[in-house]
Amino acid sequence: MSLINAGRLLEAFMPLFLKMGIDRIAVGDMRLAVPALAILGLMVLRYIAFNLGRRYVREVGVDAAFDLRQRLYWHLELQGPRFFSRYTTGDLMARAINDIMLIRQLIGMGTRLLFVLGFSGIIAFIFMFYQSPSLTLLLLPALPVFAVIGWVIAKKIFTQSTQVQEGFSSLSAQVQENLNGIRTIQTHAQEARETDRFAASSDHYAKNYYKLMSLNSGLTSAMLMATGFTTLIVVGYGGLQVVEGVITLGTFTAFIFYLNMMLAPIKEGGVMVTLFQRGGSAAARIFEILDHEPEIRDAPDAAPLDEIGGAITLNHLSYVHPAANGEGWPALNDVSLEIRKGEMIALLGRVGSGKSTLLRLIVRLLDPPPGTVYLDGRDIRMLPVSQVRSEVAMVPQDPFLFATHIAQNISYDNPDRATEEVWRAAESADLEATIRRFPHRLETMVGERGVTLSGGQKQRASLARGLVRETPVLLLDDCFSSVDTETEEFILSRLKTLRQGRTTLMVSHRVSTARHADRIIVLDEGRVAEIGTHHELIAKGGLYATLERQQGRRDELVQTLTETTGGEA
Ligand SMILES: Nc1ncnc2c1ncn2[C@@H]1O[C@H](COP(=O)(O)OP(=O)(O)OP(=O)(O)O)[C@@H](O)[C@H]1O
Repeated sequence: MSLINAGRLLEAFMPLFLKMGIDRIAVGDMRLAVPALAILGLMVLRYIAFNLGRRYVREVGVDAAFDLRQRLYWHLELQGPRFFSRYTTGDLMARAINDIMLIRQLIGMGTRLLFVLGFSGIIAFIFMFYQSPSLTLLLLPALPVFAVIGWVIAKKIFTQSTQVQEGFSSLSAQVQENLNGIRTIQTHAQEARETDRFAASSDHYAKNYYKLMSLNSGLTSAMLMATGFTTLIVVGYGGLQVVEGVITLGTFTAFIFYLNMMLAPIKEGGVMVTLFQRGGSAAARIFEILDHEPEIRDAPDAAPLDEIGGAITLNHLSYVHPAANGEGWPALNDVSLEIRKGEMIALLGRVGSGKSTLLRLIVRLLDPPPGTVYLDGRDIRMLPVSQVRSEVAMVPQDPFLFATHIAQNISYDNPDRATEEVWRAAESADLEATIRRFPHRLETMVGERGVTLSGGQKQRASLARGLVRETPVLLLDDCFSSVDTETEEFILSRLKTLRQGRTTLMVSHRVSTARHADRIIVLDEGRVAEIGTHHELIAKGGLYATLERQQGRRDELVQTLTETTGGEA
């Protein structure tokens, strides 16, 4: 910045030599080499100072945007369910890209314009006063007029900028949602309706943007008119002073030069105000996110355990999802359980009975109330979140794959893991034969969200990712729903051997899965309805026994249909 200001200072000396030249010409003195060379030298120096200074200021803008982007990204990584139920992915992407770009422009261009033009305005004012105090004082009444016009329009620009940026966010959210749901849109033949819906949002955005640009041009024109009017008065009065011999022609020329220099920041007012107001509203949108404290974080007195065995205790655990804002039914209601280290537990229950919620609370993807979830006798809220998540692996209900190799997807937590371990996990998830058929085996790319794999293959890759970690606690959330019962039997028998001595909780809807567990917990409307072994629960004749009968009849029906249709059912 100081280099650019130095350039402005050099520029301010030019009119002095211009004045010297003109005054000499006026009296027939043709010794013009000194002023001409001085002006040339000053121009060269000014050019060098400006270029170096501008490059530096741009670098500052780019560096600041980089830092901000990194901070924002890290902050997003730490957020929990309340945050993600409030902000859409499209909105967050718009803030991360568009708003940070506006802040970069504000720093790189806006501050340069403000400080540099402001500085040159002050310098010009001093030089003008030195040349002609009376002409300079003539300008003073005009300054409040500039300020009032600028202030009124700037406020409107701020409000309009916020609307434009919010419009961009909702456009981005719409695109993101539509691309994610493209198969649903196409299978329902809704392409035209979605395109119309997008056109309406896009049109709304374009109108808001147009209004912002109109305000910007309005401000620029108002400033140009006001500065033009000021110049007219000065030129009129100054010209009169030249005619009357109060000032020389050289002084008058130099004065006009300084006047232009002083009015430059005002003429650039439209650009500057727009840059500042857009950058300001972008900064407000970014800081709104940065001010959102991550809801799941380490307690100040959290301390890690030396080793995690895998015993889990739930003590009167009740939970209402944050998106429900404390209203509605609790997803879990007064659940108390003791799960011993090394046990294999099956969680069974109807749709929406709270099975996934329970698993997510144990891995702290949701925050349980204090004193309700214990790992090896320690309240998990008193353990560092990173320890809980690295010792408790969870395979979610919806498998998610990254757009990279199969191997990197399976060994996601540790890219340097030995290939044999990856193969072993793939084999346990019954994925080994499938991978061997792929052209590049473990190095096969799976596309965005694993689009090149079938539903069952994705589910098994996600299972292998959980198994490969060999954690003391493994949570499987309905991971066998897309695999046939034969494959499921194979995986479960491998799982039993693999998880010997380690705790495993698996959610399922199928009695055929649950019967493999040491104990079965049946949830009903967020409460524990039954606990016991397969035989105990069948003998009890409760909900589990009913489910077993229903599923048994369904399996028999499928079997009969398969036989009568020759396997085409
Ligand atoms: N993010 C959320 N915000 C608000 N409510 C939620 C959220 N996730 C789940 N719920 C509600 O909590 C209850 C329990 O849901 P949960 O996903 O734990 O059930 P589930 O037994 O795993 O069901 P499923 O067998 O269909 O997977 C349901 O009533 C559900 O609507």
